[in-house]
Amino acid sequence: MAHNKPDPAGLKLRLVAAERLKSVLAGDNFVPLTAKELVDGRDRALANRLITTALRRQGQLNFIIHSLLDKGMPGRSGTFEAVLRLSLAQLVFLPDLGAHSALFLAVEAVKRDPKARHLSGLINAVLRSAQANSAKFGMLEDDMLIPDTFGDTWLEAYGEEAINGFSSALLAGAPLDLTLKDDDAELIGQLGAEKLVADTVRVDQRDRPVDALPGFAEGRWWVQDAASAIPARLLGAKAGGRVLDLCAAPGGKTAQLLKAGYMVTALDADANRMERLKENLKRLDYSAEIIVGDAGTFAPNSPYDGVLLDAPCSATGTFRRHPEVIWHRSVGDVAGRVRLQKALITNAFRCLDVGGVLVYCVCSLEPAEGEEQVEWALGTLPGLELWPVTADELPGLESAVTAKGLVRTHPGMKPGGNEGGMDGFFVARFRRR
Ligand SMILES: C[S@@+](CC[C@H](N)C(=O)[O-])C[C@H]1O[C@@H](n2cnc3c(N)ncnc32)[C@H](O)[C@@H]1O
Repeated sequence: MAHNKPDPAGLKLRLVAAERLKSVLAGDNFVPLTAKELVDGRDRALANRLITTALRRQGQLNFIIHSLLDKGMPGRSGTFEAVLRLSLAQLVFLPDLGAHSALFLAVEAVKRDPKARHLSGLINAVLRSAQANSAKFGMLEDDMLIPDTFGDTWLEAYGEEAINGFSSALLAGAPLDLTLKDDDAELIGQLGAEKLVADTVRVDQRDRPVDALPGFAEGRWWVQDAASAIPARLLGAKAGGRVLDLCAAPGGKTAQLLKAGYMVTALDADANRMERLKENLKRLDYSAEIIVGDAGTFAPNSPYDGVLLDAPCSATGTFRRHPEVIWHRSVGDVAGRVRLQKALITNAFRCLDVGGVLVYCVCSLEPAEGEEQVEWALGTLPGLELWPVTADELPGLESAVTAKGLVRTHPGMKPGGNEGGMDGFFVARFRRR
């Protein structure tokens, strides 16, 4: 029967949020809802808050769902699971939003989905039970936030204090970091930003679209996490030399290399991402040689003075912005990336001139993709030697430089003393003898 009553307030944003969360649970990357998907800015902010809370709290929500759904998650039930997770996130972890709307709108949302309609009684019962237990559920341990797949390796690699910082960073999410084309105090003021380290500034705004911020259209900065900006700064190749940026798209590091004055060849296998790189460089008024190709087989006519390899990886270091990665990735995924990285390091080395500099980096927290790759490369590629990074090269990030001269950042670290954290990154610098 068609119903002609207007939708209750707050329903539409929950329907849109449920569809987005459903796609992320099915394996997509989380991308915040935009104005195209939800025009009203307040609805959009609320929908994104519900989705990110459900994703960040996934470990605790898994436990809650397990304890409330005796028979497990019903199969083939449309948006049921997504609506349930969003509503539990609201009930237990966002008490300021009130419990009534969580219950009422969850039932309404499920009724609108032909595949989930028959479960409206179940969702009502489960959420009432969650409401009765919300104080208890609200006090679940934070160590549930990190899946076992990674928890043990990280504990061994970084220690307990750092891991506690990971949980806090996961819950807090990421501020917006920008790399400035020129140091301009007026622009920094207009952005409401603060200087963080080197040419990175931090803007503590999350809901305004990036392209609406001052200086975007004029190409005066690009978005780049403080950790992601480290590798290109360390290249130290011959001034004005030829540099190959392998796995370059969407071009954050390419832009840094161009800012530093190198002649850059940017290569990436993904043509669509390379279109984004081209748009980004155009906006910034930079130019580079652009190649769509495979970094594992690319053979240049003449070797380069510097190669930056930002290799594809598990991306576990980006969990503040992509909380889903730590739930999507398996140990097998990490092993697959490790194999690919070895092939790419080998070819990166082949593209390098004698005396040239190779910087290898990944946005991963897995030692297998970082520290262990260095051991492997030094033992496998004759003529490759480590060029250790020293703490004075990274003011404000000294604690990221290890005793061996490698760079390891993680989300519990405070760049320039800032509490907002940073992505997990690994960087190693080599030279070809
Ligand atoms: C971490 S992202 C690069 C980010 C980029 N360096 C930046 O700073 O904006 C990794 C990139 O590796 C690319 N990629 C994956 N496998 C590749 C391959 N075999 N050859 C070239 N690029 C590859 C992906 O398309 C992706 O753009």
